[in-house]
Amino acid sequence: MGTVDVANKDVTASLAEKKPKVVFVLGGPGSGKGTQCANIVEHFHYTHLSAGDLLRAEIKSGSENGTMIQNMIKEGKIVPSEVTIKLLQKAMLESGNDKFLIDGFPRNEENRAAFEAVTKIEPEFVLFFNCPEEEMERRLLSRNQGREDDNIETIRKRFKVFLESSLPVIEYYRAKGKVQEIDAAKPVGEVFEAVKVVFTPKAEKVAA
Ligand SMILES: Nc1ncnc2c1ncn2[C@@H]1O[C@H](COP(=O)(O)OP(=O)(O)OP(=O)(O)O)[C@@H](O)[C@H]1O
Ligand SMILES: Nc1ccn([C@@H]2O[C@H](COP(=O)(O)O)[C@@H](O)[C@H]2O)c(=O)n1
Ligand SMILES: [Mg+2]
Repeated sequence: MGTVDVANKDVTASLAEKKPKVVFVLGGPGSGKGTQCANIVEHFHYTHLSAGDLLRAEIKSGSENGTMIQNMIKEGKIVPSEVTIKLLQKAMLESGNDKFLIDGFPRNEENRAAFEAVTKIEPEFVLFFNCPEEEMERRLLSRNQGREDDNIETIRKRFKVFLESSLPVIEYYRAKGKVQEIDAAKPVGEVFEAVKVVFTPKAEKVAA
């Protein structure tokens, strides 16, 4: 639709003016992305945008895309980039901040290329929470947040999508020297100690 496109051009232009600083937060399902993002927000004043949370909110809002998104999430599939990028752009503009943790995005090559083409934003770096599948499975099965995709059948599909579609994106950024990898199998506090090192400015590390 013409009006939607015009509106989105405005959003894209307004966002480009802000020159936002973006960190992509990636890792398998249940690796602890959301948990650690909450800690980073508290200590380093970023705004946390979880692509999955934005998609779940879109379902709840009764949007025309709601049923499609719900079906994709139930199957552990990746929603078309156009939908997710519009939600991310809107949330970034509305936040008033200029520093963002984008959690669970880009999830595949289509997400990555479309975000770059539409927003022209290159991430500062990619925070990759590396965790063995057995540990992620244990965490997801005891998360108890009522998520429709936290059942063993969907979890297995999500792991497959992570291996086949999301890991190549991490490797893409690794080849560009942009990946900060964290051992996410450790307890929450220990993982955050490693995360803090990544976010602490170099000058402060020398002084400490
Ligand atoms: N280091 C950890 N050790 C043990 N449990 C953890 C750890 N980090 C997170 N958890 C727990 O594991 C579950 C999944 O964590 P979280 O929601 O942060 O993962 P996620 O990567 O955002 O997952 P998803 O991709 O499904 O959104 C939560 O119940 C959380 O409390
Ligand atoms: N870029 C994305 C991110 C997520 N999804 C869908 O949402 C599901 C849940 O995501 P979480 O990050 O909260 O685990 C995910 O399995 C996808 O179905 C997406 O399509 N695109
Ligand atoms: Mg999450």
